[in-house]
Parts: sequence; C-alpha cells; structure tokens
Amino acid sequence: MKQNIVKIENLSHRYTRDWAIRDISFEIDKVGILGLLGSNGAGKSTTMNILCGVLNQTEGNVYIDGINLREKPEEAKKRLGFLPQNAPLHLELTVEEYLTYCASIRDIAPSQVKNAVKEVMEKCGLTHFSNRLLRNLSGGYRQRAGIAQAIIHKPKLVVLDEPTNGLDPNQILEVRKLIREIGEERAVIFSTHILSEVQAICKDIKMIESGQMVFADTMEAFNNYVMPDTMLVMMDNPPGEEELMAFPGINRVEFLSDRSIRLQFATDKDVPKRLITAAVQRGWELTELIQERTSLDEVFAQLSNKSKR
Ligand SMILES: Nc1ncnc2c1ncn2[C@@H]1O[C@H](COP(=O)(O)OP(=O)(O)OP(=O)(O)O)[C@@H](O)[C@H]1O
Repeated sequence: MKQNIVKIENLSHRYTRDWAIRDISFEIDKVGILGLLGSNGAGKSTTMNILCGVLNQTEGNVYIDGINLREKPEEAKKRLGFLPQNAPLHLELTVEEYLTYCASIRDIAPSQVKNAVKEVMEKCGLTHFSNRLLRNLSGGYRQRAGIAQAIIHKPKLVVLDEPTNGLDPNQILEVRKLIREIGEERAVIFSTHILSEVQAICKDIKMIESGQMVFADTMEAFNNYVMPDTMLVMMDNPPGEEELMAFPGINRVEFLSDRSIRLQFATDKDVPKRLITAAVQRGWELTELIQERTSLDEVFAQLSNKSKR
C-alpha cells in the first residue's frame, strides 16, 4: 500500500474556550505544492504548528510518512521541514554558520554537514552570500535562508507558513520560483491569505475559514467552482452583443458604455488571448483589457452561497 507523506485526521484545537480549528482532515501522497488558503485568523498557523509538532492538538492525529507525530515526535520530525511565520534566523551568524548549525541540529552526520550546507546554499541561491551576516541580507534572501534551513535535511514534507509575506514584488517572484523548484522534489504545504499566491504556484488547494475546511480540490477546480473570470475591455469599434456572446468561452456580456464592456468567461484561461487575436483580425480596435480579480472575501462569500444552495 502506498504510504501517505502526511495524513491529518479530524484535527481540532482550542487555545481557550472557542475552537481555533475544527475537524480538519486531509492527506498528501505525492510531491507538489498544496496551498492552504484562508483569511487572517482562519486557522492556518494553528494547523501548520500542529502539523509540525510545535503545538499539541486538542483532538485528532497527524501522521508524517506513516509515523504518529504525537507518539514518535523525533522520528516524525526528521521527515519534515518547517518555516514558521517568523523565520527562526540567528541574525548574528553568517549564512554558512547558520546553515551549519541547522545541519547539526537536524542530525546530519558530521562528515556530511559541509556538503549538505554547500548543496542547500546552491539550491537556494545563497552561495554568493555565504559569508554575509543574516542581519545584512535583504528580506528576500533572509527568507531563502529560512527555506534553506527547512530543506537542508531533505525532508519529504516542507511546510511554509506565509513565506512571501512582507516581501517586495520582485522578491516574491524569486521566492515563488524557489518554492516551485522544491515542489518538484517534495511535498510542500504553503499557507497564505492571498488568493493570487495560491493561484500562481499551487496545484491543489485547501481553503480554511473560521477553523473549518470549506474547500479541498485542485486549483483548476477551485477556479472553475468559485469564479467565472471577468475582464473589462475597451474597444473603439466593438462588435454587437450577439457577436461577443457567440465567441467561444464567453458566457456573459455587459455593455458598461458604448466602448467599455465587461465579459465573463467560465473555464478557458485562453479566452483573453484569443479575444485579442480576434479583435485585431476583425477590426474591433481593442485599446485596453483588464482581467478583474476576485478578493478572498468574495470567494468565501461565493463558496458559502454555493454550499447553501
Ligand atoms: N496563542 C493563542 N492563544 C489564543 N488564541 C489564539 C492563539 N493563536 C491563535 N489564536 C486564535 O486562533 C484562531 C486561528 O488563528 P491562526 O493564527 O491559526 O490563524 P491564521 O489563519 O494563521 O491567521 P494569520 O494569517 O493571521 O496568522 C484565531 O481566532 C486566533 O485569534
């Protein structure tokens, strides 16, 4: 039988009187990136802290690679790497010193430490900064060091709690690229409260709200389920409503003015590209195309409405 990399069974936790998370279950049995999405206070950090053995759950079980985390924490933790929301960095150490220290507490054999540090610095793009104090690294590079400590022992499961928080747009793109690369070799759980983050890098998504799982499926199913995409187009010579409705993939046309139209499309992500080509071929004089984004609050409202129906 195939072993799950991680299995969470009916996990519940309360810090005080109210449940912070309630009856969360899921499993992962292959490499790739799973997005854990939820607004602030939804219960993501609680779930991740329990999953990584930092917090003891009130109820339920966590198995890492088949090992019960509560019963054999040391064995289970060897198989996972964790980057918490506040990266556990020692700012007074250089990158190399810090990762050497992490390797030693991760039970890497002394003869292997040098190699492991070298390899992880290469993987995370840190080699150039090996002698720099962590204190003097930019936010993006500090986060790379945080990710490096989470993967130095080559765990099967890597848990990253809001790893792109507080980074500037360029740093976000670079850290995302690194996470994608890690996801090719390991199971990665990535938490965020930003919808576009999961859409950009995750194949699967679990959405938590008010401590409960409200959605669990592939990213594609999520996109199709929660929101037909909309785009706003400006055309100096737009076709009529009928011609737009006949365009493959478009299922709603709303003229906001003579030249400004909101188009809704369901599943096909190529619609905007095909529309641009058609606009050129058919002389619609397209001057602007803006894809409209749905906020997490709206997604949650849509999910709640659909589940009530
Ligand atoms: N140490 C604590 N003591 C009491 N309540 C807590 C504690 N930590 C979290 N909570 C509460 O548990 C709930 C879930 O919080 P959690 O931090 O897991 O959410 P989150 O989705 O990670 O949010 P954020 O993105 O803001 O970190 C919230 O209502 C929060 O106020």
